[in-house]
Amino acid sequence: MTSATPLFGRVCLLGVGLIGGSLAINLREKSLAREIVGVARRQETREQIKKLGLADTVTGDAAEAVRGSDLIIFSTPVGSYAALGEAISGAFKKGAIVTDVGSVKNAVIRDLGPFVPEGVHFVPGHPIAGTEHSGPAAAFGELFEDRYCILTPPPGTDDAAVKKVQALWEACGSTVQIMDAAHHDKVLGITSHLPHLIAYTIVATAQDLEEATRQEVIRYSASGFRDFTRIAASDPIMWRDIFLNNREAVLEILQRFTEDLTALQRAIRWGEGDVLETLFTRTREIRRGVVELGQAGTFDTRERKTPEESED
Ligand SMILES: NC(=O)c1ccc[n+]([C@@H]2O[C@H](COP(=O)([O-])OP(=O)(O)OC[C@H]3O[C@@H](n4cnc5c(N)ncnc54)[C@H](O)[C@@H]3O)[C@@H](O)[C@H]2O)c1
Ligand SMILES: O=C(O)C(=O)C[C@]1(C(=O)O)C=C[C@@H](O)C=C1
Repeated sequence: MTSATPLFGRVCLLGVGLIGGSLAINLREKSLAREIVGVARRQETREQIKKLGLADTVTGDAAEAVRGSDLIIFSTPVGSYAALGEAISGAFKKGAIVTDVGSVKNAVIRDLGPFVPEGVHFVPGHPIAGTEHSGPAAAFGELFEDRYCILTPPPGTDDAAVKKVQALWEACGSTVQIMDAAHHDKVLGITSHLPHLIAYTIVATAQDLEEATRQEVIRYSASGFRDFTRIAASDPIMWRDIFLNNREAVLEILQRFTEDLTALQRAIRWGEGDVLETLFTRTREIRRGVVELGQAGTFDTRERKTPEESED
């Protein structure tokens, strides 16, 4: 989308890593913002953001960046939202829109909602797109293309504000779905959070094996294990915060998963091949559904140069 009048005036990105940086590229390339101001705590990251051209100005002072901004996007790990929200609560411009990209939604509304004053619109969001890389150098413009983005506006949120945030994601190439925050957390608990927990566990279990075996695990890494290592390389702080902030949904789904795993264990022990075959046939259908929906494509991270990971 290119237009004479950008969708937003000044946009403030709190955190300019994989997601914030990829949004910045879209804001710039599609002329969606008049001005982009980025926030990072470390001088080294601020310089990197400037060098990559991800913002017009970069500062370490979040309140200063928020002052005068029309759209404020939280794109830091969700565990940092409450402290950041408190630090900027007095700086919002009347009529501004606050949104985010966090992977959990109930806790975001709980932590950030109290700091959003009357007359400022709060539209929480979550792009279902990502990679295992993090930091400004990991950002790329196509990240959100043909992906879903879920918005979870609390009841009573200004409709015009929701539509503006929706227009932003649509301009990035995403399909927007509006959903209740609790429902979002349950769905993502199974589709994203549990798979990450399983990947972290499998890779850690392999690492705990004897040194000689471990070398074999890495050397003969079959594609199944290799895919898990990619997921298990995801940012530790981001994922710590996701599990701590989607506790109930993750524990509930983990309980179900554990029961199902025990049933499979039993089928293997008692040689119940029909049980295994029936289950594997059913899951193959799920994969077909994902492919048909156009959601199977992963960015081939082997083709992408591993960016230098950085802290802010
Ligand atoms: N990585 C993914 O696959 C993915 C996908 C969808 C949503 N998300 C969500 O997006 C958010 C950002 O994830 P990301 O992958 O872009 O992470 P990232 O690590 O690439 O970027 C986050 C940036 O915020 C900085 N930061 C952390 N705390 C800060 C603070 N208090 N003040 C200022 N900056 C701070 C970090 O140093 C980093 O530069 C998270 O909430 C995550 O749950 C991630
Ligand atoms: O593709 C990946 O590497 C991801 O893990 C992306 C992924 C996911 O699909 O689980 C991770 C976290 C999000 O909040 C959204 C997307």
